[in-house]
Amino acid sequence: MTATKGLEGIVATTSSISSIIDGVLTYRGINIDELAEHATFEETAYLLWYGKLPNAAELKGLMDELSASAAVPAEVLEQIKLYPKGTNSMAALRTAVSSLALYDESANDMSAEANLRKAIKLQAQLPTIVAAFARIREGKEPIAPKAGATIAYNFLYMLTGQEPEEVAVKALDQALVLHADHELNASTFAARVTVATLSDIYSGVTSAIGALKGPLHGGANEAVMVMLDEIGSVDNVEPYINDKLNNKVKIMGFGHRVYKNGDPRAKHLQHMSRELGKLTGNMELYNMSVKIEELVTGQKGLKPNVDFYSASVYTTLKISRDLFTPIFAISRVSGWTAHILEQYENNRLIRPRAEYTGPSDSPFIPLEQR
Ligand SMILES: CC(=O)SCCNC(=O)CCNC(=O)[C@H](O)C(C)(C)COP(=O)(O)OP(=O)(O)OC[C@H]1O[C@@H](n2cnc3c(N)ncnc32)[C@H](O)[C@@H]1OP(=O)(O)O
Ligand SMILES: O=C([O-])CC(=O)C(=O)O
Repeated sequence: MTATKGLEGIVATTSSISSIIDGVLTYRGINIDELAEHATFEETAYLLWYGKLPNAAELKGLMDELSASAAVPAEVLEQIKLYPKGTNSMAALRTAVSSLALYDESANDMSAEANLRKAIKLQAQLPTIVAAFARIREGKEPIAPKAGATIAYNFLYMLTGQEPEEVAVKALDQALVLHADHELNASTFAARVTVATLSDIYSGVTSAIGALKGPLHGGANEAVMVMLDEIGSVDNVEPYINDKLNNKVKIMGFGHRVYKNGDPRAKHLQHMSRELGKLTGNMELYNMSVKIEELVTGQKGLKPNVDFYSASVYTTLKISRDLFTPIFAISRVSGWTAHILEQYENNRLIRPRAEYTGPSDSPFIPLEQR
């Protein structure tokens, strides 16, 4: 038995949800470029769950169900108020999502209908939780979701209590489409491993949030913004990046396990970053990001991934940097739950082997002789 480090290149499951073939990403066979241009996030989530794009009535049905499920139990909001000051936003989300299960009487109902209902409910509730956490930690009351509004609109509205600008809603909606699913990434794999024991959907999503939190995965978008803040201006980019590369420090938002010639989602986020920069009259973050890309791609051949330009996009939308990874989760919960439903449909316990590298024939030494 020989282990493959990081399971690189190992095909661990079949799936009909999203594919990456020759660097092209599709959701249910539809190219991500088409979806990014033409689909809303709600249409995309429908596509992931049901395997086809909704017609107008089906989309309305989903929007209604999302609206009806978006409120979070009062007990969960009360618990968020008790989280220690300075709680990490992804730790808060992980804990709150886990506690949602306590207030859902159907949490352990394993019927396909109940699990689909819970998938939609989780999708509806994650934005409410993230926005509530962001307000509560500033000493403000959470704002209830607006009935009939889209997830992108509602999230921005629940953060500030103000009507969000149309351009901001559109940008966030497109970012949500781009982050919705990505084959067998680490957090989706974590979700599938968890539910393959026939554990419940809340356990699967809680595992996934824990996996997304790390900076080698979803946490990289926040780490990119930390880097941009440290660099501060275009003039500082070159010395900063050269120093990191010379010291073999990874540049966050670059590289990918699967894409070696570039992440097809990055160009959309780069475009958005440029357009938002122009609209707000502040191109500094965009210009810094382009300079970083020139240097990292030039010197290491590494291309930006989905996390790189999302940092400047979200900052231009006035979202604080520690909410970037929770926003990723707000989108990816659609993909996680689609994969969880697919796993339940054709389940087998996921239990690989390990190549043992420890000592052999070790004697047992009694306690008094150690
Ligand atoms: C949504 C997402 O999850 S997208 C990924 C988000 N993560 C990041 O942006 C974090 C930065 N990037 C990385 O750490 C990596 O590129 C990963 C984890 C995404 C994928 O990498 P892996 O396939 O595991 O490659 P691995 O980490 O083994 O790197 C291979 C080589 O490239 C180098 N490398 C990879 N990424 C980077 C980077 N961002 N900056 C500098 N060097 C890098 C490594 O140092 C290593 O060099 P070496 O062979 O000289 O030791
Ligand atoms: O697929 C991966 O390894 C990481 C990624 O880009 C994602 O989850 O969107």
